[in-house]
Amino acid sequence: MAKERIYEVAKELGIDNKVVVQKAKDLGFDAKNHMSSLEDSQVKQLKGSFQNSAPAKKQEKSTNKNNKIKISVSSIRKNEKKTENKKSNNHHKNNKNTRNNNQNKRRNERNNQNSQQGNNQPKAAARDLLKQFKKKQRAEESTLDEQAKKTKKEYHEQLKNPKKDTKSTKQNSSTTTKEAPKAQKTEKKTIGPKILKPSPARFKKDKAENSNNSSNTRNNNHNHKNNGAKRPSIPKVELSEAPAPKKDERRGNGHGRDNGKPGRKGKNQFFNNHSEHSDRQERKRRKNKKRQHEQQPKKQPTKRKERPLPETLVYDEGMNAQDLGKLLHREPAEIVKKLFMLGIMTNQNQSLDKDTIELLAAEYGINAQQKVHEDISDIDKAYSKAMEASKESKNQIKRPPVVTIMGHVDHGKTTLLDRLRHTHVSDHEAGGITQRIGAYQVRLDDRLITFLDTPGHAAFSNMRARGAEITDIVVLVVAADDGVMPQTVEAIDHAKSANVPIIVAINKMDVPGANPQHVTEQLMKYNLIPEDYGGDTIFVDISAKTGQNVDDLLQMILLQADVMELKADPKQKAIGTVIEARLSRGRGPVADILVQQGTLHVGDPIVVGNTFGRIRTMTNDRGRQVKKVTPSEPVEITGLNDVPESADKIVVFDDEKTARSVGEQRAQQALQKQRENVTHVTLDNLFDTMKKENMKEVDIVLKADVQGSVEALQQSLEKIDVEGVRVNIIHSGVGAINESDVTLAGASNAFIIGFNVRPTATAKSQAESDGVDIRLYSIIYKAIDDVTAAMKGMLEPTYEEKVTGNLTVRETWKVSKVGTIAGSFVDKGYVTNHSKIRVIRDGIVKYDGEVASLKRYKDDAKEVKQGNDCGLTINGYNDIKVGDEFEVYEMQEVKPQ
Ligand SMILES: Nc1nc2c(ncn2[C@@H]2O[C@H](COP(=O)(O)OP(=O)(O)OP(=O)(O)O)[C@@H](O)[C@H]2O)c(=O)[nH]1
Repeated sequence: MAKERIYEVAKELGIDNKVVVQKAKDLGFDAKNHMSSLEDSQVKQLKGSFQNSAPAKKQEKSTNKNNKIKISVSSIRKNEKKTENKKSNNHHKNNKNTRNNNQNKRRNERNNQNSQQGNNQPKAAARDLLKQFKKKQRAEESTLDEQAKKTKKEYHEQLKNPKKDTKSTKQNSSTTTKEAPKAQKTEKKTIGPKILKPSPARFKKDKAENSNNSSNTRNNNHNHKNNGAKRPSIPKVELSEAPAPKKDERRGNGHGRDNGKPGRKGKNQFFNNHSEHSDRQERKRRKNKKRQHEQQPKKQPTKRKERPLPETLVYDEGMNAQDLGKLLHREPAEIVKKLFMLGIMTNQNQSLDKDTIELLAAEYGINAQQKVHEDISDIDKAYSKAMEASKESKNQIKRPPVVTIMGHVDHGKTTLLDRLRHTHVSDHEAGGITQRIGAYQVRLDDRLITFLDTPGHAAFSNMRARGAEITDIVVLVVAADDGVMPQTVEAIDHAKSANVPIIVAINKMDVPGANPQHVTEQLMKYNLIPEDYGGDTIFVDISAKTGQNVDDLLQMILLQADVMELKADPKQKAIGTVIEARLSRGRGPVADILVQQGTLHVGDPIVVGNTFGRIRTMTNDRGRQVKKVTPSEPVEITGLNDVPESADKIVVFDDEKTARSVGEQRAQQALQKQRENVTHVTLDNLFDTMKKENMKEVDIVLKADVQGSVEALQQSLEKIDVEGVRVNIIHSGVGAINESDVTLAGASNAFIIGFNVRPTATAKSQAESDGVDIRLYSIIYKAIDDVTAAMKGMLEPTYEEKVTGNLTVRETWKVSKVGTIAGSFVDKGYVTNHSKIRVIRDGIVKYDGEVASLKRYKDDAKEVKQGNDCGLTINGYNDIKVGDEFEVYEMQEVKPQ
């Protein structure tokens, strides 16, 4: 027997599945849902039951259907219904408000009930009525489909081209206006999704409205079950929403589904008649577009205005990609990427070494330069920097020349200086007291010349040796009656090596027998050629005693200064050099200085060598207190914390605090250096020390177990005489070597000999830190031999072999260019990368050499300890076999006992 399913029956009758299912249930059939199958007889019975009530059902179905599509296509339907069917007046009313709709539904239900009751109507009439309904319904549906397609198309177009869409919407709306003038009103009202926020007021209102309709709504349509506060806008969302502007679509955000966004529900309702495929495509396209849209503004802020690369990358070693990114005006990620491309794996925070940074700079095509960190305590650097800066300065003015007088002994240097001081200083400065401050200035025709008051090349060269090149011109004094002498030649050499021009003053012209011609000829041998002979050396014949031509000499000095264009910038911070320094009773440390650049003021915070201070007083060569000192001017200053050394540099700082910290730092450094330079005498360096320091005695502190041993040793040691150098026992005693012995030995540059005694723990550590040598003996003659040998420079250090580890070869690899790598296991002790090693095979030593390389896994290792594997190679030996044993040893120096 053929069976028919309920949905087929429903389809045949054109009635909703649910109604048919319900009817089947009412008729007592086993119908669970629309898929339930019915027997032929049941089908007939069911159809029969519907045929009687068909018109009513049709009406009901129609109403239902209208209700269903009302949400999305109501506006189109309005027009349709108006022109086609008077019945649709009910629907039209339905569309006006939900209440009317519900009233209609109720009415339809009543009709339905009535029609069900009126089963006695003729079947033919019912069939006619049914056909009529179907026809109308089809017509209605096709119109609706067309409208729906059209609207969907518009909507799609709008999505593709929102701008055009607005126009087309306008056009469409105008078309629609023509077709349905009333619909325009509705459209105007509902353009765009009407987002009704679930405000408390609206919530109340909706709730009130819904409470009125709730009972009917619940009965009529399950889809409206949730029509409450949350979905207030659903009845208002009409077909015209579909082409709503995209902007409003996005605004849905969160509430969208409920508030008019043409989201899932609206779309499903609207696109019910379209293929799922097109729906999916549509959704995908919209999603993509949305994503694109979202991505666009995000990209913008990440776009960085590319700034040009610097010409030179001035870097610090240890900078990371972030730091370099800032310097290069590039993203750190880009730096990391670039380095990655260069084969360097790093992250943004990892410190990079010099090579990597320079490689990166090269990759960017720019130069790299490591930043030079200025050591504020390096005043020599500050001094030379200031000196260089003055050369570039526009404030440069002429400065007096600084002159040193040199010459052989008794040729009249001091006499000349004295004459100048008295004739050209005191005479001009009435009442002025000439005082020795290491230098003084003389005046000639209102021009000043600074003379350094320490004549002779020794002082000149000592200053030079300490980096002080303050002399501009050397005046070489040669006695006309004596000629060129050894120290004259030395002076010439010193001046020439310093590249300082020489003016020759042939002195003692007043002495009968003076022969300046002879002197000139002698000097010409040393390349000092006077202008008369085609040279450029200035020669002046003077008499320091009588003052003859002394002014001429000064004139020549000024002329030479003019040629040299000696200039200085008095406006910069002052720098200078100490000429002499001393500790004055009552005034503290005093320094005679020469200002070389800038202007020095009273109160200036200064650092002088390893001392510091604030200038308290300044006294010039005439004994006058001055407030400021200009270039080439010598002055005596007070206010320093300590006595500086001659040739120390003077640098002015911005504040006293900095000056103090720099000065203290420098003093500390100097002390440290001094300590480092102190090398205590030991047996090992005894011979060298004796030679270097020209030692006449070797100082020893002697400690022994008993007095007898002390005396015996002392006598034996004191008898040692090596080339006139003798042993001097500065202290001897019985007992352990203690701290006092070490301190004494340290202070006296002595070493300690212990006979049958040991140093205490503290004495031992003190000796190690102070560098005091302790030698321990148990045989008297051994001690005597060692001291003698050391004094003769023959003491050989003794070494002893010490096995540090044993290894077994477990595997070998032959690698070209490297040789045989022995994969070994450290059985005992340890092996280092510089150990001596013996290859032992079957108890026979096969090779004795050194470890060439040591690795632990892939990394180089300095040491591998017992219980670990390692890989090693042996210098010059590759015949290593599995099972070989390695004996690793070191040669350790053994001190004589
Ligand atoms: N007749 C004469 N004697 C001079 C002249 N200059 C210096 N003397 C004398 O020469 C001697 C030495 O003079 P100093 O000025 O001490 O010579 P110096 O080069 O300074 O000697 P040292 O300081 O030892 O290097 C003194 O007795 C001076 O009086 C001069 O021009 N004429």
